Amino acid sequence: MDHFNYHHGVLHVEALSLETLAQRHGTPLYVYSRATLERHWHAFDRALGDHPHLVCYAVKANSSLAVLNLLARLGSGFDIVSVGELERVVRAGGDPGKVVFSGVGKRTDEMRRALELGIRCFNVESAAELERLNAEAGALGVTAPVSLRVNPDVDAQTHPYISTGLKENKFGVDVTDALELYRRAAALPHLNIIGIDCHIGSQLTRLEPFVDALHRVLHLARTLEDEGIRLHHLDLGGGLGICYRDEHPPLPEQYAQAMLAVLQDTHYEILVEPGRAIAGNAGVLLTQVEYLKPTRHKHFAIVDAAMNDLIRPALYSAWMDIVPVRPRGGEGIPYDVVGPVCETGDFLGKARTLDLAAGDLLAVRSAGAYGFTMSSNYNTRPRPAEVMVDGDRDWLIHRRQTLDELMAGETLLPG
Ligand SMILES: Cc1ncc(COP(=O)(O)O)c(C=O)c1O
Ligand SMILES: N[C@@H](CCCC[NH3+])C(=O)O
Repeated sequence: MDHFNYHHGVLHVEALSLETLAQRHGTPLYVYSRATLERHWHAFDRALGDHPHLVCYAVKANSSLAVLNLLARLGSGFDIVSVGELERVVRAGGDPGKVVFSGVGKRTDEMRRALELGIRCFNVESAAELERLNAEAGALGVTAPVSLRVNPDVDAQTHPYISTGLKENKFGVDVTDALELYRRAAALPHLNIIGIDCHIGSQLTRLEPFVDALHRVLHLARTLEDEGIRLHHLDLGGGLGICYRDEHPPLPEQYAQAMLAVLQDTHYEILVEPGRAIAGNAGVLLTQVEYLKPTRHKHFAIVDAAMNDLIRPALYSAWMDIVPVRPRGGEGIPYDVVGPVCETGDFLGKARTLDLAAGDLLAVRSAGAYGFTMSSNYNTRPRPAEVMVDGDRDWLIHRRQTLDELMAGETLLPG
C-alpha cells in the first residue's frame, strides 16, 4: 500500500495533508512515513525467512535518530561508516552487537570506540587496515571480529559514481588477493575471522550483478573452508534500487529468493545492508514556489529548497519526481525547478510540465534516502526540518536549524 496519495485533490502522507504539514512546520521540509519505513524493513526481514539473517540498515541513507530508533525497535542491525554513525545508532537505542562497520578509512579512534562497544563485525577494506585493527584490538586486550570486504569485479550497471565493485574502484580488496589476506588475518593474534563482505554499488535495478557477486563470494568462502578458515556469515551489502521514474528494480522478495537460490543449504548467516530500498520511497522533500520567472528561453520555477537540501539532481543528474501538492488541473508548461543557490547546477528538476502559481507547494518524491544526510549549509542556508508522519499524527523529529546553530563553534580572531 502506498502511503503517499491524493485525497480530495491534496497530496497526503499517510492521513496527513502536506498543506497542513507545511503550515505547521514551514518549508523546505523533509516528511517521512513511518508505515512505509517499517514495511520496507519487514519486506527484507520476511523475504529472508527462516534462513539465519540480519538486516543491517545502511545508516548513511537516512540517519535521523527517530528513523534509527524505529528500525532498532524492529530488531534491525545497522551498517555504519563512521564513529558518528555509531554514536547515532547507540543514542537511537540500537544494539552495538548488531552493527557492522564498513568504510575504507577507519581511524584508530573509530576502531577503538567500536571495539569498546563490542560491534558485530569490522568490514576490513585493506591490508593496512587489518594490521591497524589487530594492533588496536591488542592494545585494548580484546579480539576484533573481522570480515574482508572483497571487490568481486562485477559491473553493477549503475551510475559510475555509485558503482563500487569494479577493480578500479577504491573499495574492498581484489577478490584474487583476498585469499592471501585471509591467511594473513588468520595469523594475527587479535583478530577473529567471521565472514566475507561484499557491496557492489547502489541503485541496482537488475539481479544479475548481485548473483554474479555472490557466486564469487561463495567460491572464496569454500576455498577458505578448505584451508580451515571457517566463516560464520556472508554480508551481501546493500544496493537494491528503487523506482524514481520508470525503473523496475526487483522487489526485496525477488532479491532474497535469488540470493537464497545460490546459497541453497549452506550454513552461513546472511547479512544485508539495504539503505535506499528502505528509506528512499518513505520520504518527500516539501518545498514552496517563491517566484515564477519566465525568460526568453525557458520558464523557471524558483523554489525554497535547493541543492544544499537535496544534492542528488546536481551531483548525479538524478531524476526525481516533482509533483504539485494541490494540482491546479491545467495542462501546464515546462519548468526548470531551481533553488536560490548561486550555482547553475542548482536544480531539482528540468523541463517538468507543471501548472504553477507562486506560493504553490511541490513535493520532490523518493527523497527519504540520501536527501537530508547529504545536505549542507552552502550559501549559509540552515538545514531543513524533518517530520515523521504516523497515521494522522506528525512528529517534528528534527527542528529546522537556526542561524545561531549554523554559526555555533565559529570564532573571530582576537584584536
Ligand atoms: C558498504 C555499503 N553498504 C550499504 C550501502 C547502502 O547502499 P544502498 O543505499 O544502495 O542500499 C552502501 C552505499 O552504497 C555501502 O557503501
Ligand atoms: N548517495 C548516493 C548513493 C551512494 C551510496 C553510498 N554508498 C545517492 O544518492 O544515490
